[in-house]
Amino acid sequence: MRTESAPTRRPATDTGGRDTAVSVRGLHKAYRSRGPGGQGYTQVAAVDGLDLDVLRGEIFAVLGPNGAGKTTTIEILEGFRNRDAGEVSVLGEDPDRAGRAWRARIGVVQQDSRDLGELTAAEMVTATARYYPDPRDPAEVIDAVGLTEHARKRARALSGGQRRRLDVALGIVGRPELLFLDEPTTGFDPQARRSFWDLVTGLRDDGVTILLTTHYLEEAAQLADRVVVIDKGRVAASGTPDSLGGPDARTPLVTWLDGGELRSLRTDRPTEAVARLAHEIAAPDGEIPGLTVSRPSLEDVYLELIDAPGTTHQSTEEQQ
Ligand SMILES: Nc1ncnc2c1ncn2[C@@H]1O[C@H](COP(=O)(O)OP(=O)(O)OP(=O)(O)O)[C@@H](O)[C@H]1O
Repeated sequence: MRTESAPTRRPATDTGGRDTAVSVRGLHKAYRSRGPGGQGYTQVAAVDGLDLDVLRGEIFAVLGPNGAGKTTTIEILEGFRNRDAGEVSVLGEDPDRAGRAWRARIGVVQQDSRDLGELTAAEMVTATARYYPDPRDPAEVIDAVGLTEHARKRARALSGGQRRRLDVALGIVGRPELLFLDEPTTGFDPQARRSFWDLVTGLRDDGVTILLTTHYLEEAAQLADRVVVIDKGRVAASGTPDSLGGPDARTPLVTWLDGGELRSLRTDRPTEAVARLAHEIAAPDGEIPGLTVSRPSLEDVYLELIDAPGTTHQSTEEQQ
């Protein structure tokens, strides 16, 4: 009775003829890793033949378990890390060779906050704005990230979530065409996360292309026009948040207990299924034991796509 959706392995390179902000073909990056028992070194692939395209003006989310290769990929696109092989174009240039003019067109919010020193939040945003040819108004940026109240605090004295907002302010003050957000809302309270989502969709509506990594599947579902799931350095699936995992992945799921055993059924006709169960196995009080009817969320689909949740690669030596 049960219908399963098979994980899809479609390329993340279907642009429908639209302009691309980022194009990646056959990307490879390996790190040196100590061999078994600490003997010698081997190369361990962090990114293992990745293809993807990010369209101009879209929010594109990169999902995947810890160690999947997301940050390595993003840092290669940002020009902060060398690749071993593959073609990469970001705003029409190869990040390995691009210069200052190119860097001024991108905004970066990395996973780790920068060293915040002695400056106040406002001073940091103002100082950063000076590096760009056409920056946004620092006060307006501070306001947009919800830091006005804390603008005169030393950056070091901000809370974790407030520092993350400052990171975002520093990433957008240069008026980037393309904004990289690597796990931007880690440590945000739910209200701050929602106002951050408004900020990001507002940037997209102004024409900014946004490449986002996140472990919050709800964030990807809310924000992203398209998502890619990376697993073990490769694309496991890609598409719009609603289409990820193939046409059957979001089919409603009916679960119930039959003689204490959990049973489930994927069906487009859940009412009919429940009526049949009510007829066949309902208890004397008319209830179907343990009955639930749900539509799989992006998180459910994601967890089915990933071989084993929490999979990590072998630990490796620190390298550039
Ligand atoms: N500088 C480095 N030196 C050596 N190995 C590294 C380095 N950076 C990452 N790795 C390894 O490469 C693999 C991919 O790491 P990466 O940080 O790209 O994953 P990720 O998907 O961003 O993970 P997370 O969700 O935990 O941030 C992991 O096995 C990691 O240990």
